[in-house]
Order: sequence, then C-alpha cells, then structure tokens
Amino acid sequence: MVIQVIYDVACPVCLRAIQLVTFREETFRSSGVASTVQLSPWPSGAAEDVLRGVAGPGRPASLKQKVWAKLPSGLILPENQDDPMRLIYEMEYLAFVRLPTASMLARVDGVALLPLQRARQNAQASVPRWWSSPESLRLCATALKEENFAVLDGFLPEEVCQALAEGAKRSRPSMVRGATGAAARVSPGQDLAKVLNQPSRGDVVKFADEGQMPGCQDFLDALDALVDALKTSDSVEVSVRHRLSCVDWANSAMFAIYPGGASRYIKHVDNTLGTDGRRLTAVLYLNRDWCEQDGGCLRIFEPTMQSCQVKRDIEPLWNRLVVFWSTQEVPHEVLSSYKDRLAVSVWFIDGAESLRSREPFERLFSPKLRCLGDRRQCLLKAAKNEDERAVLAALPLEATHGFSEAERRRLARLFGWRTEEDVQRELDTAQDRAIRSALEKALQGGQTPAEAFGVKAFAPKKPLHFEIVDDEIMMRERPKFGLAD
Ligand SMILES: O=C(O)CCC(=O)C(=O)O
Ligand SMILES: [Fe+2]
Repeated sequence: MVIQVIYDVACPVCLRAIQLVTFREETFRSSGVASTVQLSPWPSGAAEDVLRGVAGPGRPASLKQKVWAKLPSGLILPENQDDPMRLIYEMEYLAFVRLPTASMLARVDGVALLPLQRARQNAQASVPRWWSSPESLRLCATALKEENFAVLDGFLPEEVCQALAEGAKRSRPSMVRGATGAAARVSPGQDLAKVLNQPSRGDVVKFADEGQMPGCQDFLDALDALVDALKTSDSVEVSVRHRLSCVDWANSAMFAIYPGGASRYIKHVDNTLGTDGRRLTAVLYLNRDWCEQDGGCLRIFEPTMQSCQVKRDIEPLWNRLVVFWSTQEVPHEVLSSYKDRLAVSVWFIDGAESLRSREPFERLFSPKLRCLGDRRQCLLKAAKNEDERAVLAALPLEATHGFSEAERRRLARLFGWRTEEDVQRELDTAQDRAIRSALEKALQGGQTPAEAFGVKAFAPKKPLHFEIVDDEIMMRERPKFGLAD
C-alpha cells in the first residue's frame, strides 16, 4: 500500500520535487507514520520492475525529465516534476485518513441509513413516494441534523430510473470533462488542458436543461417535493426547516459518468467558502449490480476539510438518493471507480446567501436557475431589509443580458458583495500564508524544503496537513486526527 514513484536522476527539477517528497516523508516518520512512497531512480532495474506492471496508455513512453507515480488504486499521476503537490496530497491521504471504527459506523448507520430503510419497508408498496410520509421526513431531517447526510433507497419509480439511465447512456458522446472550480475560472488563452488533465476529478458530465433528458422532469419533481416537504412539514426538526427556509432555487440536473479506470473526485466541499449559495446537495445513483470491487463509493468525512476521519462510504446503488449539506460539514470524495458509474446531481440554492456575492446574485436572475416558487416572492424573502427589498422588487426578473457595470456597483454596495478572495483572506491564518510562501520558495529551488519551512517551527512535533481547496493546495497544521487517535 505505498505509492510507487519513479524519477529521472539526471533532471534537477525532478530532484527538487523528490527533495520535497522526501522532506514530507521525514515529517511523517518523525511522527511515526509508516512509509507512503517507494522511490525508484530512473533508469534502474527497480524502475523497470514497477513499469512492467503498468499496461496500456498509463505506461509512459519515456521517463526523461519526469517524476511519475502510481497510486495503490492503480491511478497514474504522470507529471509531478514541476508541481509535486498532488503527489504529496496522496501521501498525506495514505498517511492520515482514518476509517471509521465499528462503533462509529453503528452510530452513523443507526441515524442516516437504517431508520429510513425500515420506514421504506413499512410503507405500503403502493405508495410510490414512501419518503413523503411525516415519519420518513422526520427521519430524513434527523439524519441531516445529526450526521449531515441521509440515504433514501428506492427514491423513484423504477421506470423513471430506467429512463434516466438510458438517456444518460445515449448522451454520453456529448458529455464533457467535469470541471473543478479552478478549471471553470480558467480564462481564454490559459492552458485549460493542463488544469483538466489533473486526475483530481475524472467524470464526464452533462447539465440537462428542463425536460431535455428522459425521466429528468419526473426526477426533479420528486426532488423538489422532498425539499419542499423538508422545508414545511411539521414533523421536520426546526433547525433543518430553518436552514432550508430560503432554499428556493435549484440548478439543472448534472448527469455524471465516472468511466472506470480508477476515475474519481478527490476530497472536496461543494460550497467551500459558504459563499456560492449551494446549501443542499442531492445525488441519485443509477448503477445496477454494483459490488465492492467496482469501487466508486461516495466517501463522506467528518466535518471539516481539516478532518481525515471517514464517516461513511456509501455505495452508488441503483435508485439510491443521498442528500447532504453542501457546506464544510460534508467534505466528501468519490473513490476510484473501476467501471462506469452514473450519478445525477442537483444542488439546492439558498437565496439569502446568493444575494451576498456577484455571481450567485446574478445567477438568481438567470432563467437557467430553477425557482421552486414565485421568482419575485422568493427574491423578496431572501432580502435582509427594506432597502434591499425595494431594489429587488424593481429589478427585471430575467436579466439574461446580465447587469451593467454601473448597476453592479450599486448592487455591490447595497448587498455588500464579497469576492471569494475577500472571504479566503479572512479565513486564511497567518500560518496558512507562511506555509504557502514556504512552499513557493521550496518549489522555486532557492531554499531547501527544510530551510523554506523552518523545520524548527513545523517539525517534528507538528505534522503538517495538505488539503486541496478548489484545486489549490493549502497546507495547515493538522488539528485533530494525528497518530495519537
Ligand atoms: O457522484 C457523487 O457521489 C458525488 C459527486 C460530487 O461530489 C460532485 O460532483 O461534487
Ligand atoms: Fe461534491
């Protein structure tokens, strides 16, 4: 269970990357973590031995000027010489991720899975929406409150699932690589291929405009009914109703296929900074006869992104709906998938949060965003005060053209729009900044990793933790899940 790393010994850039990898291994070792990498210089017999096990397109034509790695899952990280952070992220993962104990699993299943499975069994077979009973809604809300997610098996009528799955299969040729936040922000002329080439997210996706995909309208109707019931039913825990009270919008359904070959989506939070408006994530899985060897579980972690403690791995089973908070409570990942894995996701959006930043604000005025109620009423409901309400009452509802710069300036002032950078700056600690600047120095090669990091300050007593936020590598002191637990 180690990462095999092969590097060109004659290449100074490779050697610098390997220096950083070794430095990281040393900080692990100082806190008692077993080895996470096996380094093989190239050319050598050892390197050839590793490569012999790699068939097909994963096999590099040459290792000249490369740092190449093979993860235990079989996934290949082909180019790590200029930026070894992804490799180091994988080392971190092997070193620190903790699987749940039996008692943790029993606790989680006893709230988020089993009671809902029992409720479904108890419901009459003739009730297609078994989850809409007051008792089921109560259980779903309790699961969200206590464990931040809920699993609803048998969510849709069989024929709707069938239609969704067949439609997805048919439109597969028109699906495109799922973009991470960083990829979405790439501007024309920048190297999009380079960003998308990262194996952090391996799915192909298609957003379905309403009615466009078979079965989609029925799926959205059912999902909207669930969310509406969670917002309004008396049997739902007050805090959950409250968290959903301004969740009056939803985007179109995203069909995603992870095409086997160890494709996956690394650990992330959907709404990282709590600014993009997304409040609840709903994912429907459509995979018949899924078994353990197929991989592809949705892995949910304990809050927050800092946590390395797994809460539950959820199999992507046929007609299984998972709902979870889109925010820091639910870091999650899609584990490497070894055959086609189909899921349809919808994000439910909070109007009040959306009003506070430009893009989410403007999205509320896009016809592409579905409103679950009356658009104007939902906007007014999300406002904080009379001034805001007055402006929202007068804006054209479908500003397909977007807003003018002058209008944006006025709105920014009134609604206190904040950029992601503003929020990130507030969240960054002095230590985050120090670590980032040390990383830069080590990567540029002006200093050794030990010098750049100031080993006295960080090692050996304080193992560092890398995480990826929106494709950017952050490094922090690990607060909780060290070896001591
Ligand atoms: O397919 C899944 O299980 C989750 C996918 C996901 O996390 C995402 O698209 O943000
Ligand atoms: Fe996600």
